[in-house]
Amino acid sequence: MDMIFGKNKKEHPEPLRAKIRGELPTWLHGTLLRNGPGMHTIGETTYNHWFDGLALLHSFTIQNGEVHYRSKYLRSDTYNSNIEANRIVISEFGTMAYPDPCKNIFSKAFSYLSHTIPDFTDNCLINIMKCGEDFYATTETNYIRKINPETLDTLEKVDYRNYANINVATSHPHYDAQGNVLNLGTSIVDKGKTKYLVFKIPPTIPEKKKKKNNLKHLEVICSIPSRSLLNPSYYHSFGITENYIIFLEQPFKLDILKMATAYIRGTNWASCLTFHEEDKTYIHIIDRKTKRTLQTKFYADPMVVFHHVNAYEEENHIVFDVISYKDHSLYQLFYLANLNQFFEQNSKLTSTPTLKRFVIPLQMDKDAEIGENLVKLESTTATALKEKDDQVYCQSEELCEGIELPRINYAYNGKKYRYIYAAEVQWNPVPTKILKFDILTKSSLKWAEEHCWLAEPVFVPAPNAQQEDDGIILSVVISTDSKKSPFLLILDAKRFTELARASVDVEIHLDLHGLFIPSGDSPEEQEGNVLRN
Ligand SMILES: CC1=C(/C=C/C(C)=C/C=C/C(C)=C/C=O)C(C)(C)CCC1
Ligand SMILES: [Fe+2]
Repeated sequence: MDMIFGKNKKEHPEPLRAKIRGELPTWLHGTLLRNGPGMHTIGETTYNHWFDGLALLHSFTIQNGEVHYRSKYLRSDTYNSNIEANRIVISEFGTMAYPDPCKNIFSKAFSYLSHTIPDFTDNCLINIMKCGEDFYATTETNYIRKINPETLDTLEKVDYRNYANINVATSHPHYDAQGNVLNLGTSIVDKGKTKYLVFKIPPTIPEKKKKKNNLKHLEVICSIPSRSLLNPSYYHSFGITENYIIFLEQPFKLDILKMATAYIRGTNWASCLTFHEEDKTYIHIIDRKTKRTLQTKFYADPMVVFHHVNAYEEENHIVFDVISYKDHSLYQLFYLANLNQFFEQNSKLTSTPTLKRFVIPLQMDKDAEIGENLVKLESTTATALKEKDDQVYCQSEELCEGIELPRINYAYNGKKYRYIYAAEVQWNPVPTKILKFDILTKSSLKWAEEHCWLAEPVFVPAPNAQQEDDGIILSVVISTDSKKSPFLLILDAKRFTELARASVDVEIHLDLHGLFIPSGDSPEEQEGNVLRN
């Protein structure tokens, strides 16, 4: 177990040809590009948390019936400084790092002071973002790193703060039909205010030739004041429909005072996140046309959500699905000290991930009585109860339990949809199965194999797809049996059965998120190629 999570992985920057078993779909051309932590020990020092690991990019390129694998560490400033010092010198989510211990008392004091407003890490280990023609490795700080999606080389370091006052941002952006990136960030105590900013980055820019990046044209489309100046919500993703953006201001919060003093107190950033179980979850609905939040104050019980699955509009309601927890034990669980051979016994989640559907009524009857359920959709048991002072209390419908790392056919993002592809996890985050969940019938199809751990399943639509599940699923599979090689698994998305696997004889790390970059041979195919996120 500790071998899978904590062991340093070698990079394989030169393409390695994979051994194929089965039949690859003839139309499948492109690159599955993914990101995740690959190195947890530098010299004599080891990170505390799995999310701290140095970003290791990897890809499977499928072209002309062949599959090639490669991997490369992101040469972030963090990576370079750590390798040069041969120890951890930059703080991460679960590990606070200190400067050269030999330095004198004055430089130590100076370092403490300069950490009051910390410069966060650029170890972008969580996801990949497509921005026009460019690709970025992302994390949740103010930094993103441009990468070459083919060679996996590291390019410019981009600081969101040069374009808007954004101190933290999600690594789960959305993309609209025009290819704009939509994302959400927090501006912390800027001119006496803390606010959440929804921003947009266009796919094309006029001065492309001048080597400017698209972020120069970043536009803040909405600003939502935080309920608390020093305790803004932590969030990992958000939802969009055709006309609205859904943001959950959840009672899992960043404590800014704790953050400002964390370095001097010798604690990590993770300990500055607190779950306020007595608080509510506020549901902000932003109208994408007016760029304003709806007046009605929608709220729900306290919960912790990392992943939004999808959202859509139906008969004057917004339906949104999230994977929700009763507490934040998920982040607690990924401390490497817990991820050892006693993992199954000693690291149980105190709440299981639950797929919940919330429904927001958009048109409210003015004469509705206090206590009336404003949800008029037949298809759900989710409710929204009218309360006094323009408040509406939303209660969810539980769709299923025990799933994480959800993906959908992205062509259905923001639209009514039926299928979710995800990893099955119950009381601990060991992804030994992936599944296809049918929301309509509440049934699921599963894929598993002995000794196998499966990464987040990515859906790739077939050309001229008619139905939502016309396509394939890609998942990187690693094995707990050292005699068995890791492989790229290709499933038929409809039946959830194996079409092919492409094995490589090298160690592969357990990753987090990524995307598929389609590449057509002919210009006609190119034209039809949109992002499959
Ligand atoms: C460094 C750093 C952060 C990093 C958070 C990370 C790295 C979160 C990773 C989450 C994952 C991988 C979730 C999976 O579901 C914060 C808290 C945003 C702010 C303070 C500095
Ligand atoms: Fe995530």
